[in-house]
Amino acid sequence: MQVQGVFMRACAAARVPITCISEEDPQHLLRAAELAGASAGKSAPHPNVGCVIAQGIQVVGEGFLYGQGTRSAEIQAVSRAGEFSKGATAYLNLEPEVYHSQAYGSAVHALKEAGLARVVVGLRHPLQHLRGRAIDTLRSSGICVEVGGEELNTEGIFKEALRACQVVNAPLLYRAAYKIPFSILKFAMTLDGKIASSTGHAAWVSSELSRERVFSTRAVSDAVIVGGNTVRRDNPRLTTRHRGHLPVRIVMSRCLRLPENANLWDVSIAQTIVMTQRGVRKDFQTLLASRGVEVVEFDFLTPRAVMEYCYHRGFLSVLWECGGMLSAPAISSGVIHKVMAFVAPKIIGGSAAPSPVGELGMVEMNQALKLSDVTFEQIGPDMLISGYVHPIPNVNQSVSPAVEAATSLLDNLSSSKQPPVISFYKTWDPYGEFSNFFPHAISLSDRNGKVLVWKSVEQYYQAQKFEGVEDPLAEACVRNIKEAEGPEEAAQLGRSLARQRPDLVRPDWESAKVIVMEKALCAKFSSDPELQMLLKSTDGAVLIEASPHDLFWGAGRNGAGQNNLGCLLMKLRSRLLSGPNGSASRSTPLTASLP
Ligand SMILES: NC(=O)C1=CN([C@@H]2O[C@H](COP(=O)(O)OP(=O)(O)OC[C@H]3O[C@@H](n4cnc5c(N)ncnc54)[C@H](OP(=O)(O)O)[C@@H]3O)[C@@H](O)[C@H]2O)C=CC1
Ligand SMILES: Nc1c(N[C@@H]2O[C@H](COP(=O)(O)O)[C@@H](O)[C@H]2O)[nH]c(=O)[nH]c1=O
Repeated sequence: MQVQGVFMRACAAARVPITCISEEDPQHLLRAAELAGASAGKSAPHPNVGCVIAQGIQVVGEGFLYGQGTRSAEIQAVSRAGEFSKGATAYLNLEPEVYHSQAYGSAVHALKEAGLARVVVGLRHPLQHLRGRAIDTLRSSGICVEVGGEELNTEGIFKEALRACQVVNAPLLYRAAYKIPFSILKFAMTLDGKIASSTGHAAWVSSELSRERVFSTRAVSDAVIVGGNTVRRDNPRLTTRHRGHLPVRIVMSRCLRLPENANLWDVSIAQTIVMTQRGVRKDFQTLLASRGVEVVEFDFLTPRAVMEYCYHRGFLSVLWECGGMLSAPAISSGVIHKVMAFVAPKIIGGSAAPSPVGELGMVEMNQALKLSDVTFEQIGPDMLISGYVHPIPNVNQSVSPAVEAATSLLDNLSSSKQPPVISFYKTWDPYGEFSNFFPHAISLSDRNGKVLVWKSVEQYYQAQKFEGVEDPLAEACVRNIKEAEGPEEAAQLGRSLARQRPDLVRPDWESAKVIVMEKALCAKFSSDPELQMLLKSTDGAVLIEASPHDLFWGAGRNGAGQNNLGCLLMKLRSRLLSGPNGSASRSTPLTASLP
């Protein structure tokens, strides 16, 4: 094993391709990408990650990332494989991150300790500060690491598997390259190219099975967009009809002549944002706001302006479910990356019946947009034709200046820190430890003095919304949030329960929430000397939670938010720094002085 390690290191240093490739490699890598797909919609905007551990053809362990801040795919796969990891190969669709989770450990450490002989990586990490770090660490510990586009030839037997690795994280790669979310235009049309009858009736063009597929596509999207006519004509719900992730519903309307009562104004099911022209129908804007619908005004309401806004709000992927009048400017302004066309074997006719794409100004057939990587799939009686309008950016070709530019753009997403400002948001970014989603367990006493362990600050915070309310349902809310798999699920549960059952939220929540957060942060930083050191090392810098949509805890878009999380962390930092000798130790009684 040691000799093998020396040999592998020498090969890696000399960049000598190591001929470990076996016939089953592409199959296992494909499976890792398939597993990663199970993360979609659950971990966003975290990359989707899957891991397979195999001894030859035999799979001995598998895992996928359940949500940001939960046990990594690699740790799950290694623990499932147990002793069978020794001498085995791990297949990863994406290079792991190098950070260490106090609750679960580090993916790279788990891979190193498992006694693996090889690691096959489909895609290098697209974030510049993480790119190559795990690969180098694994190689320097003697493990043979083969990477897509480098040791693994993209045109050979790995072509399909490497493609799958790209596709499963396409939203992240597009977002990086184009600075807008990945957008899919989806429509259902008859064989004669109509999306509705000449009266505008469209329920339904496609079959029930096809519509099921649409629901699951919504469930892995951050937002679904329609235009004003579609709201007026269809009164859509734009939900997933399933449990799980619900996208934000966006309506683009310039005139804002929308119905006073519409399914989309019921925000107890999912959030709705109406995007409109500045100053239009202020009375109607007030009515929407009173129903809990967010209204965002634009100087010029265009598909590109809306996508740039969604980018800054942190969205990774958007599903356009509009008609042809809106899809045409969306396509011509370059914001649509992929098309999903459901074709039903029906003919409706009608020269006035709408078609999926309006005027694009093209006059000759050779001007037509040609889709790439087209796939055809029969769904019930319909045919689903999908293809890309712009090819998926390839971050594996690290030598390409365009790709370097793309990856540094991606880094700028969340790590654009100009000293003395330190921005943090996602757990995998620099200073991600400051995020409430960081998987660091905290211990706090409940009302009866019983010490409870919470998996993260977020889990504790969300549960406190329902704490002390004498109702079995509120108690169940606390329990369910505590038992949630990870911070994302806890946040989703806490927010939706509070929206659906405001009567179960403790009456003093608005005034208590800052104290609750402060208590949780004290518990987090007092229990770990490394976290304390990290916080103290930021002395002199302004800490900002760069959440684009949280105007209370975060800085919001354009820094208009209150940044209360950043403020509490800075307050805690001052207390730590003013401790004995300016260095609070593990025993510093941080919580004792709390209100
Ligand atoms: N089969 C299918 O897949 C689908 C069918 N349909 C059907 O299509 C018909 C509606 O189609 P269509 O009117 O094209 O769709 P949309 O309502 O989806 O889009 C048009 C509307 O978008 C709004 N809009 C905002 N900004 C712009 C902009 N920059 N450029 C253009 N429009 C903008 C306007 O709303 P406002 O007027 O409020 O200002 C405009 O009327 C209905 O009959 C519906 O049933 C719709 C979706 C999918
Ligand atoms: N008519 C039509 C579609 N229309 C789209 O679906 C929306 C309705 O969504 P919901 O209210 O959630 O069922 C509608 O407003 C429009 O955007 N979609 C399809 O897959 N097939 C169809 O035949």
